[in-house]
Amino acid sequence: MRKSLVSLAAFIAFLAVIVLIPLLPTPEFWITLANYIGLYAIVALGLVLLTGVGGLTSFGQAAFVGLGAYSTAYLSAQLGLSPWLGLLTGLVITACVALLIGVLTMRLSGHYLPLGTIAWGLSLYYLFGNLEFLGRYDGLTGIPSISLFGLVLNTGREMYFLIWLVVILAVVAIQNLLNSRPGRAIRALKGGGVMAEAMGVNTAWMKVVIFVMAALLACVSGWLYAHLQRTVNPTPFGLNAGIEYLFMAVVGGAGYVWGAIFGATLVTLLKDQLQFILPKLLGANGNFEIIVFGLMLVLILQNAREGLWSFVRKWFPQKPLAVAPDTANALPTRPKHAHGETVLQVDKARKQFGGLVAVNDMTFDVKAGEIMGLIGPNGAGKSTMFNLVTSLLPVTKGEIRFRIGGQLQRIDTLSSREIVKHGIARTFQHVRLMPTMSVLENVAIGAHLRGMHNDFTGIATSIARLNRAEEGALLFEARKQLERVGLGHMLYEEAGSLALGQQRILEIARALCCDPTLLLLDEPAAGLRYKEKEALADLLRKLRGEGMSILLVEHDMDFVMNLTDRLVVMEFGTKIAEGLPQEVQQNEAVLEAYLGGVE
Ligand SMILES: Nc1ncnc2c1ncn2[C@@H]1O[C@H](COP(=O)(O)OP(=O)(O)OP(=O)(O)O)[C@@H](O)[C@H]1O
Repeated sequence: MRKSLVSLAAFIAFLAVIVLIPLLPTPEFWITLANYIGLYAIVALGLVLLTGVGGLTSFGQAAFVGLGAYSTAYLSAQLGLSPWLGLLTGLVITACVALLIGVLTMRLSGHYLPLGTIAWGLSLYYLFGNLEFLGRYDGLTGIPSISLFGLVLNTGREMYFLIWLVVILAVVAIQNLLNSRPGRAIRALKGGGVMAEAMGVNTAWMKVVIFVMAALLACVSGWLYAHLQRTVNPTPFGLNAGIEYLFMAVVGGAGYVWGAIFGATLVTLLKDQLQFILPKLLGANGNFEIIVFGLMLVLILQNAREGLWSFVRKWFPQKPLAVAPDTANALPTRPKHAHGETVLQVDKARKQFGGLVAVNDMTFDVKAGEIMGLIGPNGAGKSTMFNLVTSLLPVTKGEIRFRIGGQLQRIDTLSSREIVKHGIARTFQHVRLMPTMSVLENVAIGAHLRGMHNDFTGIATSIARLNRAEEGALLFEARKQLERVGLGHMLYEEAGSLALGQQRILEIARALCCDPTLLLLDEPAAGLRYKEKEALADLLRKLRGEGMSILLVEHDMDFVMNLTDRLVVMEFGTKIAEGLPQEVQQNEAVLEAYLGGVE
């Protein structure tokens, strides 16, 4: 409670400063600086979402600022239409252009993506400068002021209120979004894409969504800029400006919403001072501040990769983003399969990596309500088999079927996102979780497909905070599953601070949040102490009792033999034995594989 009060007090103090600046007799020059800080902060906020949170680097945001500025400039100055119509048109044009560019470039990875953003940033810049009706490189002049509720925003001091209102609305919107079901999916994009897909997140779509949102914020900044300046030309929308926006976000702290405002403030004030001091100091005119900024960026990247806000935020108490309610409506669950019927059928599945046959025509099935063990020496192909069942890897040959709507249907043609929709959930051999997110939030990602809203309405309702019922139900479910696996006392710990064994258990809770009928567990007991293993075995027996089917890869033979109903044994990708645990234990091929033969 105290923590939230301190954060609230800090936010109110921030609002008070923002409101007081134009009301006090602040010099006009400072108002102008504050206006530019606000305009830059709006673009940098988009970059927090896109680059800091989503991990997608863009040098081309200035071009979207240009789209917003030119749309309204043309409509209001050339056609005499309302600036508000200019805003609407700018937003529609930007959304369409960003959607197109996003679909084309968001698939790029590594350094190809930043290169792609440079390419379209330059293209739009040259487009502004070459179109006759946009005034070529001279641009457009005579842009009218914005009228708001009959009030004409003629001066910088009047525009200040609108600019900073937009900044605050953008902060609230992004924070609301990040603390929601789609927000958790967005936060998983950077470094957790494979896991997010396996939990049902459409990562490609989420990337396009944050790209469009960042572009829309840039467009709004451009609209405000055009009506503040009353004239536009292509210069502020070029690559240099694109780099500067990214610089502000990185210096401030691209991972933090407040980092964008901090970065925009710091860079704008510093630039202003350096432009004044450096020419005097060096006795020559020139953009010397760029050299200082270059050095500053290198130092920050070396010493404070999280940006400077990461130091400031330590003064504020940290509270968990998502808090689970004590009670909420239970999420609907899917019916379990009838006991004993085949739920998974692996039919001559084969996986080749070049010349290596990692899975060699494997055939086996899993029945409803049984725990099936998949064992074998290191490198036998067990994890690869898991990856085939969950479509993390495509099969080279053969078929995999799952009971869907009462019928066994092929799933090897589906994506991992579609497979989890049908009720197959998994954990990973090498844990895949978001280390800086809380245990609760990590587990809530598992319930991604159980939200009330689709990917489109989910974003809108989250931004407007109309998702309270959905959030309550999802977080309550995550809490319930964490309590079920024995991690109920660690809801708000950072997932990365847990011991490895606990992280594996967290993954089980996350998989249970998917409401599966088949659970695939890859070495769940690794790293657990004896008592913890016993508790895990009890939990898995309980799940089996409830009708869950479980396929388990595990090296701990005591654990496997005491728990499983049947076993499949692999060696060099091939099935060498199948049967009851007692039978398999006596099987000569198995003893040979594990012990190199016994007397
Ligand atoms: N992506 C890949 N590319 C090339 N080879 C791979 C790939 N993934 C796995 N392999 C190879 O396939 C074989 C089977 O690996 P896999 O990880 O499935 O075995 P495993 O039975 O799970 O082993 P462990 O018990 O040690 O985890 C190994 O020889 C491994 O090196």
